Amino acid sequence: MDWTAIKVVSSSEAVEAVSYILTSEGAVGVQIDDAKDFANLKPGRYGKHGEIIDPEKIPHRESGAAVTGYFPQNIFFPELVSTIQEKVNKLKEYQLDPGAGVVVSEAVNNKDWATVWQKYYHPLRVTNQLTIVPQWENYQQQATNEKLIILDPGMAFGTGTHPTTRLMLEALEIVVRGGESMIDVGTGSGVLSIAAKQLGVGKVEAYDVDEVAVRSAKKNIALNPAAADVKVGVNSLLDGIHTQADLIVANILAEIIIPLVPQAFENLKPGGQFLVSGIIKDKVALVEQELMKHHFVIDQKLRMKDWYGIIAHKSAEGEE
Ligand SMILES: C[S@@+](CC[C@H](N)C(=O)[O-])C[C@H]1O[C@@H](n2cnc3c(N)ncnc32)[C@H](O)[C@@H]1O
Repeated sequence: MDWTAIKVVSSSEAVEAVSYILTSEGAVGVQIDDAKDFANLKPGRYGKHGEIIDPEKIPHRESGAAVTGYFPQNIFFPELVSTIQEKVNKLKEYQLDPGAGVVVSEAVNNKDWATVWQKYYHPLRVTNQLTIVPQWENYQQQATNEKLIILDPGMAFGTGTHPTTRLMLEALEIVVRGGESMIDVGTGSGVLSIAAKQLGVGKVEAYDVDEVAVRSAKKNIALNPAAADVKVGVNSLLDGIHTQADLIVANILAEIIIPLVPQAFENLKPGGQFLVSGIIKDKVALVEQELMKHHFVIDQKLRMKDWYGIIAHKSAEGEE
């Protein structure tokens, strides 16, 4: 698992509020580097492990504080950074000094964080029927209608916990009646394909432009016998695909959904449903316009936190 760190350079008094902002946006751990903590160190006093402290040898901030949140890497980083920046800017409204208020992200490749991840990633009932179960947990079904998705997210996006994935899982639960054919565009960890099979979808083809994601999806599909017949391959969007499916699902950024819209129309049966997610508020209207331009009818809009999903269907002949 690759990690991304988002560091907020702020003030000592805002440390707790900034830590809260980072964890509420999905950080699985935060690290605080506060100049005040350093100022309180007394030379020669015993440290936590019985060592004598020489403050001069400890790297430290001269002023203010920085809080770093660690996040599993995902493609929504630009949105995450701007959401965190907005929330940091608003600290003033709560009479807290945001200090420099600078938000920066950097990639981290640290094996230790993979184990932290395992510590925080537990079985989670994400919808009425679907529960995501990390591969390393021994989980027993709690309700008769509960369906399990066993996942080892590895390097690919799709732990099932991100709001954009949860919106798609909700949307699948709303539309699936059983026996449909489906294409999963940008499958990541394969989570939506596995969920679809568990909900009763018949034939599923899953694609991702990233080979690492395709490997991860194959690995996860092998962990879920109900999804054994899902076909996974490397492909960009629906380039070169000519089929007639009942359902197409895609949890990708709005900018990538736009060129997918006409391809989805071409590859859906009349009345077939197109489920999309990964859309921030500012881009909802753009995606809706594109859908309507290509003769989709918008049936439902779903929202979770700052994210939106849309359920649309390909208009059948004669349909207004
Ligand atoms: C946000 S993740 C979604 C993963 C999973 N479907 C979920 O809902 O959790 C988006 C995925 O789309 C893939 N992707 C990005 N651009 C793509 C493209 N042009 N064609 C196919 N897949 C793409 C990424 O590699 C990534 O795995």
